[in-house]
Amino acid sequence: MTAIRVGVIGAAGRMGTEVCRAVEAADDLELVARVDEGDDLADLAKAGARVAVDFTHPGVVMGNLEYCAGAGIHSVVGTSGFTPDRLAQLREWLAKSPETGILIAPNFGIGAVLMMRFAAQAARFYESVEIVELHHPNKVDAPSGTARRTAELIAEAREGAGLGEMPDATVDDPDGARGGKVDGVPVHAVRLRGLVAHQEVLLGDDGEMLTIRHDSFQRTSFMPGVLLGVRRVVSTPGLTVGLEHFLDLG
Ligand SMILES: NC(=O)C1=CN([C@@H]2O[C@H](COP(=O)(O)OP(=O)(O)OC[C@H]3O[C@@H](n4cnc5c(N)ncnc54)[C@H](OP(=O)(O)O)[C@@H]3O)[C@@H](O)[C@H]2O)C=CC1
Ligand SMILES: O=C(O)C1=N[C@H](C(=O)O)C[C@H](O)C1
Repeated sequence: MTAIRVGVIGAAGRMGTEVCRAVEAADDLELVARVDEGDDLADLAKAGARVAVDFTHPGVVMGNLEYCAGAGIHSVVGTSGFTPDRLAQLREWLAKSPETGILIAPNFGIGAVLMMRFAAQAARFYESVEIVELHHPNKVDAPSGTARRTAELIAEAREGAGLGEMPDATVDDPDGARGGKVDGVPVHAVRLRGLVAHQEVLLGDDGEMLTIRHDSFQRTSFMPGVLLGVRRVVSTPGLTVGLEHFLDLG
């Protein structure tokens, strides 16, 4: 068996450090490059990387992916900040490199993927739904990519079920206490020392509430998903959005 040669972009970061450790511990993978800010992306090709794993920053990830797609290096991406326009741009780059694959995963935690799936399943049965995402205080963006994706899925499910706007009699909210709205779904972002990555989806209707909650207490929780992505992206050309496409969820 030939090991898959992997380069990590953002290797010195919180996630990058953990990914390097996980790749080094896997018998079927070989860590061949660590790329950090100021390094040359061409180091990836020089090292013969077949897959690049990106955990950097929304402001730099597109440049990294343009390079990788152009060099025929598959990418596994955890970095947040992917809008529909950005996804369209990736499809354009991949059209010129049709054998290359990119996986964009808003969350690599298997439990988080299930939480999103369960929230979408439940959404059509409830009049009201709100998302509370809770993260460490060094997180650069809000709301989280996971919360955005969850809100999108919930909005799709509500539309499919013919549900309209949620009831909310608030007319006076000068401090934004009702949170932000993503696709019509209220999202509340908490940043707190001691937290890693957590999310609750609250679904309410007459006389009842369903709470769906996921907690990543350690970044190791993302590693099985990242390694699965690396193993699968090499045989999945084109753009894949969401780790669920590489999981058999039944
Ligand atoms: N999908 C998922 O499951 C998860 C996604 N994330 C996402 O991953 C991203 C990174 O998170 P996290 O690891 O906590 O952040 P960190 O800030 O700890 O890590 C980012 C790293 O990228 C480096 N970096 C910045 N610019 C470049 C560049 N141009 N080339 C190479 N490296 C660069 C930073 O260096 P420097 O500090 O010197 O700027 C830093 O070391 C975020 O978008 C976060 O939301 C996080 C956890 C799970
Ligand atoms: O920055 C983080 O930490 C995380 N970012 C991702 C997101 O924005 O959803 C995934 C997870 O929540 C951890």
